[in-house]
Amino acid sequence: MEATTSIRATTTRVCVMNSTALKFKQNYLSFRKSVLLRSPMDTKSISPNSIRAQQSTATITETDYKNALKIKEWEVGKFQDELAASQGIKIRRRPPTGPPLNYVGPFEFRLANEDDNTPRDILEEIVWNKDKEVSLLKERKPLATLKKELENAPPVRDFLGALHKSHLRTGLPALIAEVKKASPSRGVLRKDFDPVKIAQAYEKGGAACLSVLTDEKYFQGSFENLEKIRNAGVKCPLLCKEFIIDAWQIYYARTKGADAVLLIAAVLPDLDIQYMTKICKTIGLAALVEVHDEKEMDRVLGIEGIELVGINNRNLGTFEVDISNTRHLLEGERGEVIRQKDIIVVGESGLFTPSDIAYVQDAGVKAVLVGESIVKQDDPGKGISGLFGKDISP
Ligand SMILES: O=C(O)c1ccccc1NCC(=O)[C@H](O)[C@H](O)COP(=O)(O)O
Repeated sequence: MEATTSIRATTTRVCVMNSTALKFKQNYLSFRKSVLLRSPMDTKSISPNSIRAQQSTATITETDYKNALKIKEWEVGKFQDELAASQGIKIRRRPPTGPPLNYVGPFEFRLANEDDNTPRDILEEIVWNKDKEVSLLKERKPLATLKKELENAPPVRDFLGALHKSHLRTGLPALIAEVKKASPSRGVLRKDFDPVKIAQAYEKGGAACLSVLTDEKYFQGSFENLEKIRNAGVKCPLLCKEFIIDAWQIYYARTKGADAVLLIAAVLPDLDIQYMTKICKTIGLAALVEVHDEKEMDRVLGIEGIELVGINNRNLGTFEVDISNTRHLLEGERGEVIRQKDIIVVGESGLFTPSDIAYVQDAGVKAVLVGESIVKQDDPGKGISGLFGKDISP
């Protein structure tokens, strides 16, 4: 009962905060509509009125349009960070910079934070890097082009269905086996890395689904790996393990053969999770929404339509791993809400032994996401038997 109250109290607090954040939310939405959903090159569609207000002459040049666009983009960034911070999200979308030249916006924004613009932790560094990467990719391939490519994407497979089926078959948590060459916390995990061979070994060893890291800079992964695994005829549905900050990436993942994507609550505000989950449903993808602490779990449980929640035992900022995190977040009323909503919970990271698997299963997970302990084995398929303490191959 106490826990119910605590969850309700959290929700109420969030609502109260939201009334303050409402202004941001409305502005954010209207900016999204007016700027973000347009191609960055489409400068002609900015209302000349907004520019007139900022200049004394009536002549509007191409440069004026571009400057106005820069200002709006900068303001959107500020709104995004403010909104995220109001939900307890520490990760900022990009490094803090002062406002563009000649900025005449709200006073509080003119006092832009010129503070230290080194990332606060590795997750923030990854996000800042991803933001640059995605901007470039979007310029090369705008959303409209990408959406057309969806028609040629391989058919989507049922990620959730595969987890259910495997759990019923083995009576153990279904395995999402990760194709992971390296990581910021562990460096290179496997030198002779052949993504297709590893994926095939996982499938043979009884994995229900696979997770394929696509980030190049920090994990030495790639979309090419995802595509290769898909084209090699591996039947396990594929999770695109990426740091998603923009809906564009979801469509991109689908064109490369993904059946599911990862949405990280430490990075994405509620509104983004809601919006991105809807996009996933529209194009048939499953969304694995990842949380690490109580606050993130409560936020995610408050969002309609979430079917798959991952509890990461690794703190992505500090790399600390503690598998009791899974148990902790499933205790009491949170676990009750999860059962009522019929959400599948995935225990993620730091799982090495049959007793680790038993521990998280006992805590209530129906699936586990495992990388390091199996990818490092000579035969990653046999590594699965070692992890579960028995052969779970189909
Ligand atoms: O693994 C990292 O070092 C890492 C660092 C920063 C952000 C994410 C990171 N990993 C993503 C994951 O959570 C894991 O790849 C996944 O859960 C599997 O974990 P493990 O079984 O411990 O390899």
